[in-house]
Amino acid sequence: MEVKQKANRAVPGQWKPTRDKSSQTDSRLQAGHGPRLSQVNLFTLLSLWMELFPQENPEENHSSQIRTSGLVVVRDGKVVGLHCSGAELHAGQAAIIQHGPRLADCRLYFSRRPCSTCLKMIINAGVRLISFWPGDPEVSMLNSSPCTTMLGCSDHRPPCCISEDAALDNVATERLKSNSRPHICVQLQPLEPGLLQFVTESSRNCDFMEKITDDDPGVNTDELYNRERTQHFRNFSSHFLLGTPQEHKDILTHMGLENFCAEPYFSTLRHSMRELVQVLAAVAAGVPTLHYGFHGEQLSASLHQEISQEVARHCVIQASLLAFRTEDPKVGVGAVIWAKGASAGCSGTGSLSLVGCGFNAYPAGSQYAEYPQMDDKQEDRQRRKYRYIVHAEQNALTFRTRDIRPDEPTVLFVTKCPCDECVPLLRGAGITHIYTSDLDQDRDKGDISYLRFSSLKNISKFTWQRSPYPHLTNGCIGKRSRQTEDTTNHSNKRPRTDTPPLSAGKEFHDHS
Ligand SMILES: Nc1ccn([C@@H]2O[C@H](COP(=O)(O)OP(=O)(O)OP(=O)(O)O)[C@@H](O)[C@H]2O)c(=O)n1
Repeated sequence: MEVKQKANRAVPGQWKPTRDKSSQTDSRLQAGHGPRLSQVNLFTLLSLWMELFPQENPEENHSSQIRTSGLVVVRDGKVVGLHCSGAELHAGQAAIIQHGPRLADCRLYFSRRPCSTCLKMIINAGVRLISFWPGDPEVSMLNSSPCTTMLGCSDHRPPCCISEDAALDNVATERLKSNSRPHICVQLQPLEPGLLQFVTESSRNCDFMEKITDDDPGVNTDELYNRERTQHFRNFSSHFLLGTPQEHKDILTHMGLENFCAEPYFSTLRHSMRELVQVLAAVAAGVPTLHYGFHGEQLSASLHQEISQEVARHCVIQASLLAFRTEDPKVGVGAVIWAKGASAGCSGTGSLSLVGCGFNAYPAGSQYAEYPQMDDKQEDRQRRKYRYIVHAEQNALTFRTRDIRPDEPTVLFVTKCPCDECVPLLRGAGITHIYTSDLDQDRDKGDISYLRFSSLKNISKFTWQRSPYPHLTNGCIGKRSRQTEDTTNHSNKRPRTDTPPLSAGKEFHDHS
């Protein structure tokens, strides 16, 4: 489903399913394979997740009226930028600083409608498309003190008095949207049937969860997972969903999106938003905040102290989201590479800037059905997939957005242990740190093996382990996050069959 704004306005009846253009192969997955996230939904989810990037000093960020936002920059179907608001810069400004004229022809996915200050620069850069999540905008209408001028307010909606700044920003944004260069719209697509269930079950059985079961078979991981997912859903809903339908309609109307409020479009819109937030909660729950974290052999390794457990976990969940675009019929793997350097210092990611990201897939340009898809259980080795699938790390390196510099620590977050084919590539590329699962470590499956990782010497490795510091909250040393969660506590492999069905209606708070 894509809601587009023709001449800056949404028109009822434009809710129509759009064909998802694959980033790797030219055709959709065939019947019998797991459902996957559409490109648009992946970018939207990554933008929401970027909004929640852990902040060192969240209280420094902005006035109360400016809400932090996340941004994904996409060029030719590939993610080339992941940004969020920081103490000084909004996400849009951070993107302008990092990409400059390279933003031309890019597609931008925002977790909130950007403010006019960002919008004018982004339009000026010549971007092709600006999509935003249709909730409270960056200049918040929720945190506003009551309107003094009533500018932009319609008299029949007294509860939605917005501040003068928000009203002025709305007017400016509306005017800026008349610029003919970018297509400014709300892009949301309905989830493929069964995708939410698939994501939930795959995340519940991912390598990080399996490791916990392996360590202590007595732990009820289903219960742990469900508790985390419920907590996340509650937390994410308060960020991204608007409490009541009327409140949502009021805000959309103030944003000039009154046509979104007509039924049945409005209910469909809210349903799609809610489902995407559920997907985010399901994926995040697969890397629980229990007494586990990413730990190295030498706990004093300097970067370990600089990358908090929260940031590591956040980046691994990013990789987990990417894994749901896999083209492997059985297991999805995602990888994200960040560099740590002075260049990104002014944005909300601290000193991290994106190098590249990817998931395992057949070579770009392939027709999906033209290559073998079987795994090592297939006796005929010619029919096995391994010689054809490009690994998540390989895609992240190939489609990287910038060079890896020898003077900058460069950190790979990957949802499955790097295999023997990838280890020399990672070393050769200059990766200095790896955060991953060691579940497959030392396994040899013939066509794919994981023997080199354990003897890899010149790269610092941090694997998902029970925390050696269980007394520290989340195993995290002195960092605070925007996500204040009180939880007690991917491979996105095809799930076990004994997984209980989702009881979403019971567990999730219905905001619609
Ligand atoms: N670091 C890694 C490791 C693996 N892969 C990808 O993960 C898949 C592995 O497939 P398979 O061997 O079937 O998965 P396993 O989880 O090892 O299966 P099982 O545990 O059932 O043996 C392949 O697409 C491979 O390209 C990847 O992208 N990056």
